[in-house]
Amino acid sequence: MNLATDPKRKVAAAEPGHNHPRNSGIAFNEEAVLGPTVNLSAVERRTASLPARRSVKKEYQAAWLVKAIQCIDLTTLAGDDTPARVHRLCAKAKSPLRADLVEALGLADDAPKVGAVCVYPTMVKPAVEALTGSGIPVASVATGFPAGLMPLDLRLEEIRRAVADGAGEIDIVITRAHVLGQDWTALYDEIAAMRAACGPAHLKAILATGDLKTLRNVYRASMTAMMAGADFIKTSTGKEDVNATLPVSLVMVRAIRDYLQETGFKIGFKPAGGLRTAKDAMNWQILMKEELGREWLEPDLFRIGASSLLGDIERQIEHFVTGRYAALNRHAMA
Ligand SMILES: O=C[C@H](O)COP(=O)(O)O
Repeated sequence: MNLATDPKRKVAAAEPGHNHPRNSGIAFNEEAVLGPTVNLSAVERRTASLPARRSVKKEYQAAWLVKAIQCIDLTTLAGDDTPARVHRLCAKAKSPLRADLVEALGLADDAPKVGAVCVYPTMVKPAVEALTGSGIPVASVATGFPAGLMPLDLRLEEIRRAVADGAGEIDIVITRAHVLGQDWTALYDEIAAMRAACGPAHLKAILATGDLKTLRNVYRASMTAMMAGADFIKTSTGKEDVNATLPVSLVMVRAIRDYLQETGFKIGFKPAGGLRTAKDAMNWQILMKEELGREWLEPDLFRIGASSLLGDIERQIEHFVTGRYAALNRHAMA
């Protein structure tokens, strides 16, 4: 089987800001979805070896952490979100590191900013307002986030509204029932319709892996989402009982590797939910580098969805610069 020869596949040129052509999707291919098996103990062994085997030290660590900041989708997805909160978050997105730390790292001419700001659809407009001119895209969750249990026409309309309001990226949720019922063509059709509704906005497919029961389902859902045209696959909404884990992430990045090998398309990966420490960020960066290579350390192919990771990264960078940790009351709460 070679999906690269699929007659329905259309090859596009790279978009501005991206080094690779956008995934156009391919026709549903059952063999590629159902074929591979996943060996749980091999997955667990591989992921257990990742954090222990590599330790990135000192100036390299600071460089990796700056890179992690550039890949954060700085997120607020709470019932009490307000435009004022979103404006504050956007200010942090534009200047995620304190000016003295930026200066000390020698980055004043090219200060880091985050990968995107991720919000609910009604918060897209305030986010777009606050980020105008910054080059930081607004990502909107949509399609009845987090459960996705709304009629499809309303979910598609929600995407179109968020894009019309200025969202450059749409984080969709899938219908978990399609996965649990092994209805892969229904899942493919749903995501393909969502991709069409996104138009130029990039689609990130949240698989909600904590709901999918098995790693085999995670692989199958990943492959189906990519075939349907997802630009990114993302682990979790942050609202499941279990969110991003390294084993689930390994299965998803192996699916990305398989899809690349068969089609030539590079798909991004976004772990999200429960990532709070600099060490978490680096564990996922090591996973990306070892499994997919350096290109997957850049924000066009890697994002970390997090509402409260930045504080610890800033703290570790401050430790690198000053040799000590600041008191917790000196740190921002986001
Ligand atoms: O997509 C991002 C997640 O909702 C963030 O989850 P978190 O609040 O656990 O960091």
